[in-house]
Amino acid sequence: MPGLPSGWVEKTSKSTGKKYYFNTETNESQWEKPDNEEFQVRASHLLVKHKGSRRPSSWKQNVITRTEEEALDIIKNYHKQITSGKTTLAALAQSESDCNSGKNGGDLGFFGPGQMQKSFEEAAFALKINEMSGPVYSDSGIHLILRTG
Ligand SMILES: O=C(N[C@H](Cc1nc2ccccc2[nH]1)C(=O)O)c1cc2ccccc2s1
Repeated sequence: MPGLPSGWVEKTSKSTGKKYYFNTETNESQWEKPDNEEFQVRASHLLVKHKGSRRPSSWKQNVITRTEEEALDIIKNYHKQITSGKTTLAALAQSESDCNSGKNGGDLGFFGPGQMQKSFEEAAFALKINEMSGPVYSDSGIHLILRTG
């Protein structure tokens, strides 16, 4: 079963017709899909929102009015500052990210498929550990993503 840890299978309850999960090795069963560490990544990100963002507001700016082009120019500048070694994604996220995760250096913790917006998830899962993405677009704005785990 894609995305299920080994030993787990998906079943349908005869009485309720609901899906549940059964571990053929331990005989345990549970309603929620078992988390699959190997299908999880840990990442930090730096977000620059723009006026078309899903929530064009952040701790930094009550109403975000920059255009998407302006946001891309800003993100490209941050990318250069990080790849040149002048600063780190964590440091820039702390002072510049339009996401509250910036307070924590942009760390989002571990996440698996289906937890983040699709474009963000696909970009994060395509990265090697310690690799940083280029500009990634989501409904929230434009991100730089650093995979950390
Ligand atoms: O969705 C969030 N914040 C949104 C911006 C945003 N949109 C995202 C889309 C994908 C990944 C992270 C993202 N952060 C907002 O403030 O409008 C999150 C904030 C935090 C804070 C701590 C840990 C996780 C998260 S996820």
